[in-house]
Amino acid sequence: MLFKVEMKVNIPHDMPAEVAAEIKAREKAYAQELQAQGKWRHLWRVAGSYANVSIFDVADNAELQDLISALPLFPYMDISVAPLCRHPSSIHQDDR
Ligand SMILES: O=C(O)CC1=CCC(=O)O1
Repeated sequence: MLFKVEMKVNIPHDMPAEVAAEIKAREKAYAQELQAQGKWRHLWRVAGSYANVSIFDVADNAELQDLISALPLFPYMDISVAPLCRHPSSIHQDDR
């Protein structure tokens, strides 16, 4: 199942820089692991914002919840999720 996930990062201004850097490093490693597994299909920066738009390819809602809630930045993000389905005009065979 495909989901569009929008994440807006709100790191508290009083978080020490080294703590923020450590969380971001763990976030990057986790995100790259999920991309390598094919579960995090697209990861795009929203230009001009500390936010991303992502496409996840997971078995079901529960797996999406498990993956997203394990993000190191999860406590510091506003997240919105929308389920996706194939567009009838799409030419991409891996859309489903
Ligand atoms: O910087 C972001 O948009 C938050 C984030 C998600 C995956 C990652 O590596 O950073």
